[in-house]
Amino acid sequence: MAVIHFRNIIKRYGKGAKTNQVIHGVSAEVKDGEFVVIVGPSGCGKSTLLRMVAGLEEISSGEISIGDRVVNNVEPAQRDIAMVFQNYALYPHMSCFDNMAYGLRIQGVPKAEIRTRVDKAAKILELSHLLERKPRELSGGQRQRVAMGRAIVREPQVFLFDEPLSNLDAKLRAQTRLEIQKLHRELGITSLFVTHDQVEAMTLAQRIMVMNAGVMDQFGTPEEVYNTPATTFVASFMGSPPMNLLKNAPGVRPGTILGIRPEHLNFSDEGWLVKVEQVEMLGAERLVYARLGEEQLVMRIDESVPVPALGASVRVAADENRLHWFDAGSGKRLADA
Ligand SMILES: Nc1ncnc2c1ncn2[C@@H]1O[C@H](COP(=O)(O)OP(=O)(O)OP(=O)(O)O)[C@@H](O)[C@H]1O
Repeated sequence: MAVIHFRNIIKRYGKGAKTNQVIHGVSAEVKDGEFVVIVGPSGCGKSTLLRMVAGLEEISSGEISIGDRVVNNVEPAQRDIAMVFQNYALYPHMSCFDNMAYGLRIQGVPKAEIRTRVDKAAKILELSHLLERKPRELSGGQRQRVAMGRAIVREPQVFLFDEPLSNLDAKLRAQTRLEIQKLHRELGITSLFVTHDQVEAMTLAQRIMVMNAGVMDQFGTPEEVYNTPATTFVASFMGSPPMNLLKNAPGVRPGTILGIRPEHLNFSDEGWLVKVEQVEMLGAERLVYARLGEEQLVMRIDESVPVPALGASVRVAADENRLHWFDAGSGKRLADA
């Protein structure tokens, strides 16, 4: 296990006039044994950040350390990390056992110890009955578990996960998410997990690093990121449907943006007069889309609350304790009153 330290990390791709800076000075400390999810939209630099920890990408400036060792110039194989990829990267002609054992054989680990370590990992991942099968004889979820098994047997200081669930269907994704959580509880190995899926980030992370165009907008617990987003970007990226961000609503001063989560708006005798434009059924709740002048509001309404007819004019009010204020220019959160 180990602390991972990012010190003012900058990454540029290309040379001379074609230089493209994609990471703009990220500093953060991942605690020993912590599970951190790096999240953000496509192209924000999250894989680049992970690949720099792995040693698969050079660091243009700044320092990354794992434990008490700066690893900028350490070969990937010497970094004591194990990485799990989106596409599993299993050897098709080898059994699951051999896939998991391969790295240990190369390291010259004695045969009996390989057996013990693979059996232990297979037990944790519920793969014991599948060890003699080839990858093609397994489901996607099972293949991903073998890929995780291969990482576990190496007993690394750090696990790196690069979108490992994105090839799985929704049900398997949810199940594998639970397995990864269990794995982390049992092994307690410092983990960095990259995803573009905010639900995955919220459910898996002890802390979430939200990346926005190469900048770390926020690094906090799921509760902090959801309840006190540091920027309008975090506010709209985390949560589905996203937070309402209003510039042109009564009570919003010029130069500021008012953020309200859909679940913090309710029908009320007082409040803004809006026109109901659309209603979406989600089972236990409904999403109501309503027009407020130039703005559209989305509300998340419990199924027990009667929903007005389409086109109806109704009044809605926000929970006053759950308002978020941002600077319209920088997008940054204004000090909470
Ligand atoms: N080898 C490369 N050469 C040049 N530019 C690159 C290279 N790899 C990535 N980039 C650029 O760096 C930026 C960040 O890419 P990165 O893959 O880290 O993003 P990401 O957030 O992981 O996105 P995705 O979810 O799509 O993988 C992108 O603009 C990308 O085009």
